[in-house]
Amino acid sequence: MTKYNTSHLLESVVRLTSLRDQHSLEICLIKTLQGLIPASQIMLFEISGESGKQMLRLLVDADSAHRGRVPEAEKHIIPRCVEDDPDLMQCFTTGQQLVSTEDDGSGVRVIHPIAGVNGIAGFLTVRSGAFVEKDQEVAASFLHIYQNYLQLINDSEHDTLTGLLNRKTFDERIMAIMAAHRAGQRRAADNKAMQCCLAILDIDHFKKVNDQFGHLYGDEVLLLFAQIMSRTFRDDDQLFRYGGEEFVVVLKEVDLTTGLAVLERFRKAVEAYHFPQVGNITASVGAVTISEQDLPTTIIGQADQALYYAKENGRNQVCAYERLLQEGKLTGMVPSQGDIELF
Ligand SMILES: Nc1nc2c(ncn2[C@@H]2O[C@H](COP(=O)(O)OP(=O)(O)OP(=O)(O)O)[C@@H](O)[C@H]2O)c(=O)[nH]1
Repeated sequence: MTKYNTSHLLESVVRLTSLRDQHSLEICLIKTLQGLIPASQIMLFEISGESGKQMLRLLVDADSAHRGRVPEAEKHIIPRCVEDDPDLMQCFTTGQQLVSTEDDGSGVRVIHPIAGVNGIAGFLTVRSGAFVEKDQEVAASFLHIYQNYLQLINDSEHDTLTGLLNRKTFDERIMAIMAAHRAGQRRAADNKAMQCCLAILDIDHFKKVNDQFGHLYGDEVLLLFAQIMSRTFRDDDQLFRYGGEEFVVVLKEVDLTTGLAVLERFRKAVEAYHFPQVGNITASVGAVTISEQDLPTTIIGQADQALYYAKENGRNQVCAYERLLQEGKLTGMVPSQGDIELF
């Protein structure tokens, strides 16, 4: 039986909880377990519901020999959806840890369920020569620490009302988004393929909604507005609540023409939506393409100028900074920090 050293266990907890991003946490969890319990293979899966099926995504596979890579020979044994694997399916339905003997008699596979908001959200699977209860208790405990800590990180990154990423996360991520964009542009032969578009989306006359219907209805409008955003934009676009009734979207890999078409589709979706009690509202949008030499403050300043123009010239429209410059409707002067409404 494995002997556990208390200071080693505590060091592992400290290491795990010193990380801030999900993928590093996932890798650290698996590596920690590898160091603590004898296992021939440890895998972490996430479940995503697609086209009515519970699809599986392998987040991390770490068997010490292959340093996190799935060996070619083993790829065929990785199920694509939960129902492909009866044991995973049983664990999914019961929500209980499951131990099964390998078909070839080589050992056991222990499946630990990962609880999410709407049921089982993933699995940790541990393959080893034999079932050792104490080892699996350690695995389950570390899985709980990982889940609790991940929840804390998620809470601190998201806006409580709308569930979108919050302003703090925007400030932290915008530098990384722009650095990744710069690196991508340098790699891409055709720069257009790597263009990104940032837009500020602002509800028109939102103060009137609050004044006329009260803050509770105002809050509901914000929540439903965020849901329209989530439905309209792609999963890998990043959505933020930037301020009170101001939202930001970073559209990945689109040129300005495509970005404007997507934003126009969003504007129309808002215009057509019937908000309970409040009825119809509209939104104005200021957009800009992210170019290599720009600083985050410049990008936000330019999108804000386009938004300001949209507001001043009738609202309920999408305006792009570059187009306004070309048409001579903006001077290209970047407003000082004090002109940008910061939340
Ligand atoms: N209900 C609710 N209201 C908020 C929240 N955050 C900010 N607000 C309100 O949003 C309103 C924003 O008002 P303004 O900045 O004047 O903008 P507006 O009325 O939308 O006018 P335009 O943007 O010019 O079309 C203010 O009344 C804020 O109190 C929130 O979390 N919930």
